[in-house]
Order: sequence, then C-alpha cells, then structure tokens
Amino acid sequence: MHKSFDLYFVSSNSHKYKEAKNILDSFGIKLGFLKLTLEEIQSNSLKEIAENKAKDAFSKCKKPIIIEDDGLFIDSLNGFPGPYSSYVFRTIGNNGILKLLSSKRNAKFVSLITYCDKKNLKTFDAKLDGTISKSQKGKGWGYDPIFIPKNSRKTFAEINHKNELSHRFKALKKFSNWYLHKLESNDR
Ligand SMILES: O=P(O)(O)OP(=O)(O)OP(=O)(O)OC[C@H]1O[C@@H](n2cnc3c(O)ncnc32)[C@H](O)[C@@H]1O
Repeated sequence: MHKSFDLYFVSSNSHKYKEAKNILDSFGIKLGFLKLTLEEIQSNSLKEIAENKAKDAFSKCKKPIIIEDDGLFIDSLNGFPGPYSSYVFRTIGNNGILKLLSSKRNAKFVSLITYCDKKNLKTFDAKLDGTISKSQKGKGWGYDPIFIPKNSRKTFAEINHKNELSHRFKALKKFSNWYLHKLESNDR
C-alpha cells in the first residue's frame, strides 16, 4: 500500500521533487509526490501561473499540496526566458541559450512555491542572482550546467551544496516557516 502524506508536491518534474523533498526533510516536513502535468496558463506573471497551477493540483489531488514554478531570467535578454523557461529548455535548450549571449551574462533564478488546501492559497517567492557560464559544465538537470550562482566559480551542476543555497531552498524556507507555524496554531 502507498504511504500517505500530509503534504504533496505536484509536478511533472521529478528532479524538482527530489530537491524539494531533501530540503523540506531538513526542516522536519515530509513530502509526498504526485507526478502530474498541470494546467499552465500563459502569462507574464509567475504568480498568476503558479496560483493557477496550485488550484489545478488541489482539484486533482484533494489534499494539501504545494507546486513550484520557476524561471531563469537573463538580464541582457530583458528577462528571457522567464515565464517561458520550461518551453525554451525543451526547444532550444542550454546550447541555444549560450548562442544568444555575448559578454553580459548576469541572470537570476526565481522560484515560486504555492501552497493550496481547502482554505488557503499562499505563494512564497525567492530569487538567486548569478551568471550564465560560457559553456555547459557538469552533469545536472535543466539549466544547472549553465547557471553559476553568485559568489561561486562553478555551475549548479558542479557543486554539491546546491540544496543549501538555491532559489528552491530560499522559497521553501519561507514556506516552511509559515507552514510549521500554521500546523502549530491548528494544534492549539
Ligand atoms: O510540472 P512542472 O512542475 O511545471 O515542471 P517544469 O519542469 O515544467 O517546471 P517549471 O515550469 O517550474 O520550470 C521551468 C524550467 O526551469 C528549469 N529549472 C527550474 N529549476 C531548476 C533548477 O534548480 N535547476 C535547473 N533548471 C531548473 C526546469 O528544467 C524547467 O525547464
């Protein structure tokens, strides 16, 4: 029989789940996984996309859930691929991005975690500044081989402490502060 959880991560991307699970484990929160492709509206607002995804996830799962919506924003491309990061990764990929860039390589990773249950819809966001490398380095998923976090010389794919500093870690830390407080006040 499947183990049941108080909180589920709903996503089509198991890399995101694995990282979120490790991070939340470190805050004492157990996280289940529901692998689903969610409705993703087209919008320039990550918050609107995330909240829409969360409502869709809750209506399918009927249990408290979180979803995550991310974007890689490259300064010299006016924030591209931003809300279109998933589509751009699937189409032109990391090599396509590298071909678009010249000397200015500043970028940021943004993560939005949205929690949804019967009563609450709440979003927590965080960003991590960095730069885009000149070539792909290290073995990692998504944009990890080309994203160098601030104060590092290595890409996300080359470092082993990504989960202690990533955009995902920062957004999940905000979420867990709120969530643990909510659980405590429900117990009172
Ligand atoms: O089903 P969902 O949860 O929506 O999964 P997704 O892979 O479509 O997820 P997003 O839209 O949130 O992600 C946008 C893109 O950014 C990439 N991405 C997000 N976080 C990343 C990370 O920590 N490292 C590397 N790439 C990342 C990811 O591969 C996607 O192509």
